[in-house]
Order: sequence, then C-alpha cells, then structure tokens
Amino acid sequence: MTLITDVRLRRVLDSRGNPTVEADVVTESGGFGRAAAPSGASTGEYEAVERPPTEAIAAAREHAVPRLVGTVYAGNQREVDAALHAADGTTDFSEIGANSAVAISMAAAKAGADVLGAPLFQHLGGTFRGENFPIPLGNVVGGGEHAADATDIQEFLAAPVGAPSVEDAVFANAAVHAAVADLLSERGVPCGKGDEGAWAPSIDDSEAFEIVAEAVSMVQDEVGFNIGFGLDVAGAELYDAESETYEYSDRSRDTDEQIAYIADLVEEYDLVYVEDPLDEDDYDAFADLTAEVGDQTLICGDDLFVTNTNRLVDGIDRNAANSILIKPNQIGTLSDAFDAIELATENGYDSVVSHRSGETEDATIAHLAVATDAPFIKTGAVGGERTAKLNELIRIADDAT
Ligand SMILES: C=C(OP(=O)(O)O)C(=O)O
Ligand SMILES: [Mg+2]
Repeated sequence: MTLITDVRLRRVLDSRGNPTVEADVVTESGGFGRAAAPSGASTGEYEAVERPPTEAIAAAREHAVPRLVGTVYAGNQREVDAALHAADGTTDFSEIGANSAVAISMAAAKAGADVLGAPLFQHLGGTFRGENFPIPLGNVVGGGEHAADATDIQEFLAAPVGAPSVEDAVFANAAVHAAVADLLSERGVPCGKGDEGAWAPSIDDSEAFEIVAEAVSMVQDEVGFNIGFGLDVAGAELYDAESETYEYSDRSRDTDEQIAYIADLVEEYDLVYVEDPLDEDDYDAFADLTAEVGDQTLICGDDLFVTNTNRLVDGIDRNAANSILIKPNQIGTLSDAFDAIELATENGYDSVVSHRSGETEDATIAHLAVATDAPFIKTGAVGGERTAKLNELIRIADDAT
C-alpha cells in the first residue's frame, strides 16, 4: 500500500524569501506527504551539502526519483533513506543536495503515516510515543549571523523548564518575547526582528543578558513555574582561526578566556543551556568546559556535531558536550537524524531537535521530537514558520493531528 508511485519536486519560498526544495510523495493507495527543506545561515562546516534548489531538484529528479518510484515503500523509512543515499553516492549528499534529500525523506514519512492513518509522530516513534513532550527553547533576543548590528551572541533563549504542559511552555516563551519588547521600549531601544523572529536590538551582549534575565523573571512570577534561560553562542562564527581568538565587538578572548567567560555566565545567570560555546573544531575545549559546568547546564553541540553520528562518537569519546542539536537537514535524512538521537540517548546526551534560521511552514520537527522522546526542541518563539511547529506540538498534545 505504501509503494511510492510519484515524487514531485518544486521550488517554494522560505521565511527569508529564498527558494527552497519542496517534495510531494504519493503512494499506490493514494497516501500523500509533502515537506520542505529548511536552510541555515550560521551553518556548520561539516554539514551535508545544500545545493542551489534548481540544481538539487534536477539532480534528485535524475538520480533519486527513478530509484524510489515503483520500488520503495514510503512506510519503510530506512528503505527510503537508503535509496536516497544510494542515489546520491557521496558521503555528504553533494550530488542530489541535502535539501532535496531531506524534503523527500520527510515527505515519504508523511505519506507513510497518511496510508496508516496514524499521526506522523506515532508512525515514526511507535504506538507508545506521545506522552512526553519536549521543552521548547524560544529565542527572544538574537544577533550573530541572524541579524545585522545586534548582539554578538546569536541567540538568547527562554527555557520554560518548569512548565506543567507543552502549551504552558509555548505561551510562556511568547510572553518572555513580549516582555523583552516592553523592556526594550522602556529603555528607548528601537528594534526589529532577526531571521528567527527574536528581537534584534542594537545593544551589547551584557545589556541583552540584563534584559532577558529581567523578562524571564517577570514572566516566571506571572506564570508561577520555573523559566530558565539559555544561549546559542554560535562560537564558530566568532572564532578567528588565524588569531585563535573569539572576536567580540568590544574585545577578543582566547580559548581559555572563552571557557572562563562561558563558565562565569552559567554561574551568574544560572543558564540551563549553552549551545556551541566554542569553535566547531575544538573538541578539547568543549570537553574542558563540560568538565567545569556540565553538571549544572547542558553544553550542546550544533556545528560541533552537525547531527552526524561519526562526529558524535568523537565527542562521546572525549566527553565533549553533554547534549546534541538535531537538525535533519544537516545530515540529509530522518533515519540519520534518528540514529544520532539514539546514539546520544544511549550515551546520556540530551537531544535538542531544532529548526533552522530559514524555515517554512513544515512542522515535521515537532513530530520528530515527540517520536524520539527528545527532551528539548528549539524552534523560535513567534512568527508563522516558528509557530507552525509550536502549534503542532500543542495539537499533538491535544490528540488533534
Ligand atoms: C538555528 C540555528 O541557526 P542556523 O539555522 O542559521 O544554523 C542555529 O545555529 O542553531
Ligand atoms: Mg546553533
């Protein structure tokens, strides 16, 4: 019943107004799935390759579609993803593009769920999934590669760790986002939003820390549960390999100073989450920081691990980080993303399923997080392409998908 009978690919718009790949998968019995690839701006050096959409679509039509249609069952995700790898023939999807691969992989999963008449999370995770929900990390202030003239640190994230339900958590993040706007306005700071909907004021990091800490504490008092906050430093974007320093607007830090700086921030703001505090090549520095503060906070590898089990094995061997960001398009298929989550879980690393800065209304990651029992999801706080995922989580909790 889930035999794939058609795969259609097209260019659609992403949230930055750039073209991206959308895939439709149709099965023998009329099952249908549609999914679109997201796209990063602060991409890791070791990510699978995103090709220009027109090229990715042409290559996938030539190499992948003939291998899937009439041969592969959408209900068998491993088979779909193995066919995508075989069609591509490289280790990094540089032939058909990770954007074509991930769009097809996710669309096939949805077509498989459609035939079964099961919600996507249940098709992917099994019948006993759907009881636990990830804590949403929502960025409320940001800069780095996501906004010009804003903070050096890429993302300041609300983390409603004490929320009694996913719905409460989602609304708490939106309330922190709104509280930040009020505080900025009180200070007379004008601002627009960055790529992910976070406020992007022209302030330095220390002022952002003050404002976010205050906003979090205000909302925490209102809602009566614990809200922490976290960061995505996007350290690789700050790191200058030539001088071996992290370049902030007001100063440079060498690696030891960067480790000490982050450890101080964890202490001072009781941070519950720190993503990519260090350069993507520096496992040793990640290990040093994890040894120092890893019992107090999550140290998460995004550009460090790029959802890749080979890189995660290296991290586990060296005790670098204690958490991994999971972005399906960094690795190209849902099966590979699943393998990364499984390996992480087996080794005590928490998984954080994540959006990209360039997104669409696709909500697959909400289902992926529930299917894998991931403890966290990072998908923004406001904005249509972000709320697509947050609202889907609320619907899953309400049994309404
Ligand atoms: C979501 C992120 O940004 P991008 O998609 O630009 O890599 C991130 O760095 O975690
Ligand atoms: Mg990141």
